[in-house]
Amino acid sequence: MSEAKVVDKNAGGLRGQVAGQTSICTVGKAGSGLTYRGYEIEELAEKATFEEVAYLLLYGKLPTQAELDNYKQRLRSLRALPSALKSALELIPANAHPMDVMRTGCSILGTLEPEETFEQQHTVADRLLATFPGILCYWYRFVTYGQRIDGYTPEESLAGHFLHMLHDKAPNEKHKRCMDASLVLYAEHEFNASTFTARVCSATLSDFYSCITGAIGSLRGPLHGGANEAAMALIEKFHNAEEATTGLKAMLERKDKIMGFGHAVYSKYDPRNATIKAWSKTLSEDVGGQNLYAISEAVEKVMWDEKKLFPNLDFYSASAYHFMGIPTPLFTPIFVMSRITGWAAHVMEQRGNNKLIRPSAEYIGPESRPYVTIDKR
Ligand SMILES: CC(=O)SCCNC(=O)CCNC(=O)[C@H](O)C(C)(C)COP(=O)(O)OP(=O)(O)OC[C@H]1O[C@@H](n2cnc3c(N)ncnc32)[C@H](O)[C@@H]1OP(=O)(O)O
Ligand SMILES: O=C([O-])CC(=O)C(=O)O
Repeated sequence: MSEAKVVDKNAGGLRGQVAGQTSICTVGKAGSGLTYRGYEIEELAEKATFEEVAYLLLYGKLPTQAELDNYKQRLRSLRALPSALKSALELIPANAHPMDVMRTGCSILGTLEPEETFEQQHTVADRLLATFPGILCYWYRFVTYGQRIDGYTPEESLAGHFLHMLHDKAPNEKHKRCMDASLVLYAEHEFNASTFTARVCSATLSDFYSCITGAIGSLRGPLHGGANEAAMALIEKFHNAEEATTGLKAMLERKDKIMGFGHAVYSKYDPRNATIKAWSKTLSEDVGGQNLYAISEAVEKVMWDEKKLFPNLDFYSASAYHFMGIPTPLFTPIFVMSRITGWAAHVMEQRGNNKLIRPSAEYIGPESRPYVTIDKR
């Protein structure tokens, strides 16, 4: 079972310190690993769809069948991008990082459809959830193939809609189910760096888009969401499992950080890993990717044997996405498409019982001293 690490409060990074209250999620609580509004992640990943989980996070309860049908219909009706947003996306260079596209797309939508009052917060959250796949795919297909996609697909689920737009063809059932499970796993994780960013911004009573734009910026880094992309680059460095074992040991000797391993809260394992690892294995067999999967397992073994570090959600998400033919730079934006639900729930929770977040710093600079005029320096 996961349990919280014993932490030195002076070690930095606010590890283990309670920075607020939430009723959305528990992470690393002894005996229950990860729960969204009280439901275990393993059960949600197996039995719930992403739209159900989005509803759970945003509206506080699991939907009835009628509520879910309405919600899915509503999200479908919100998919189309405004033409001004499409024009702006066309101006973003082909060599821009796709996370910058997500950040910019979110920000531009905020200028076109601003949140005038907090009463619109659910509308804005649903709109961002419905449009993020289109924002990414519109830009990607424009800069890669010179195509202007209309963003319409007959796919009911957000997972299917994304894969269909990306590859310009109906995805197979397995890929839709894997993507759906991945979106469920990534949806929410308490006070992680990006969510905390969103809450700090929300606590100033700023608008919804600013909170989400800031969160995307925090997610982009390789110590957080960017690790799935970095993990893929690592796996692809090796030709086979033996080479991975030797190469990893050398990297650890050099004290390199291995992206996709370790966690700020979990100390023994990431409860989301088993689900995505199983998907990665299944998909590897479908596309003849067993060698790449074996390399991943070799990396995992060395990390555990040498450092007692375990794969976090990002590690096997990388190969699972790869086996679905998704280009590596698009990995972290998929995290955005999912985590928008958790971020939005936290922005709303913060607004519901707000206090400006403003901690203090321990001063370690020079003692008080007289000002020296410029001619005397
Ligand atoms: C979905 C997500 O966002 S999950 C997180 C994704 N991020 C990554 O995968 C990036 C790689 N991992 C890491 O950098 C870290 O494990 C973090 C940032 C996730 C958590 O870090 P923390 O709990 O703060 O641990 P910290 O960074 O202090 O590391 C503790 C020790 O373990 C080592 N360590 C931790 N993670 C790793 C790693 N991935 N590779 C190599 N060594 C590691 C550190 O070097 C440190 O060693 P030391 O005590 O000899 O200096
Ligand atoms: O909780 C964290 O620090 C990082 C993480 O796993 C997530 O955001 O999913």
